[in-house]
Amino acid sequence: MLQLADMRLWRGRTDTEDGRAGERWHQRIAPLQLDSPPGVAILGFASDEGVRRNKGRIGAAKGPRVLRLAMANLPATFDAPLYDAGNVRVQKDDLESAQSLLGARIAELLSGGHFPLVLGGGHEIAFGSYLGIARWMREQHRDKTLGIINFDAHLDLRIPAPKGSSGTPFYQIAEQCEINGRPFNYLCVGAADSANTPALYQRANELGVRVIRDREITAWNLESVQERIREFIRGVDIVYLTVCLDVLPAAVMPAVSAPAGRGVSLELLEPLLDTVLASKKVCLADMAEYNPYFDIEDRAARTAAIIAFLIVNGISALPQSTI
Ligand SMILES: N=CN[C@@H](CCC(=O)O)C(=O)O
Ligand SMILES: [Mn+2]
Ligand SMILES: [Mn+2]
Repeated sequence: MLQLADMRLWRGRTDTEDGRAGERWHQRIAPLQLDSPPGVAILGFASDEGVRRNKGRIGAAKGPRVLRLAMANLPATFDAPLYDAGNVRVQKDDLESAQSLLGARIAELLSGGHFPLVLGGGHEIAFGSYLGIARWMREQHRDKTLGIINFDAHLDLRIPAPKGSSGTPFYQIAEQCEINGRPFNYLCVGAADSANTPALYQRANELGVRVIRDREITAWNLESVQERIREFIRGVDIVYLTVCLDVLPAAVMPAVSAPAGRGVSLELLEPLLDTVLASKKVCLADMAEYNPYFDIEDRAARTAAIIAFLIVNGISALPQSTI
């Protein structure tokens, strides 16, 4: 079901003496209306069902609410309008209907010229995000190709058994690509050998997935990792960016279902995200798996907010010229 934006979540410090340059997100954000001019549209996907089906630790359905609270106090460093588009909520265990509703809502936002920033929920959000992008591309960008960049400790290429979960989204997307005769261009950045079985790596190989492992992402190797990301982006027209927050080390991101023992540090994740955003090809970004039940004094929520800050500044500073 669709839930209207709860604007009470957007509260924080105000520094009126500093004028517009002292404003924060909670002062700029407005509920999205049908005729709102293009801007950044924050949409929540309140879902525990994918993680539950994937035998994980549930609680991510509360993510959209707590992430908004953490983002409210971010400085408003951009001119693009900022909107809250409300939430899509999973009812009972009907994940499939919610994913298809999420897709419909995202297609509407993209058609309205908005940049959707979608907040999970488990990583089953990715299948809904993809459905929306695919619908929008069918309607308006038929001749363009899509590339998916997933920052994640996990490949998320499990086979639905029998239903989709937070561990299956990119396999489900590959199936859709196959059905629709579209290429499946998927780059996973940060995959941990200790968190993915040989079966998953073999599936990645069969599907032509490009993988940059967590161990390859070091300060002295940063430029070469950035070049591999740029090379992937050169081969596609439009990029869907998805950040599974468990790509970060468990020490800074314990608030997920499956924390990463090693992870990719924020210092390295930031320039990699900058590289993706600098392509000007990103049409949508989502953040998955934040689970406030495992947070400590909202620390991980603050880290997630930094990633949202980086994404919104990255896209709103750059015209989406290639789309
Ligand atoms: N979203 C992905 N989740 C991981 C969970 C792994 C785990 O629970 O240990 C996966 O399916 O691989
Ligand atoms: Mn993950
Ligand atoms: Mn994931």
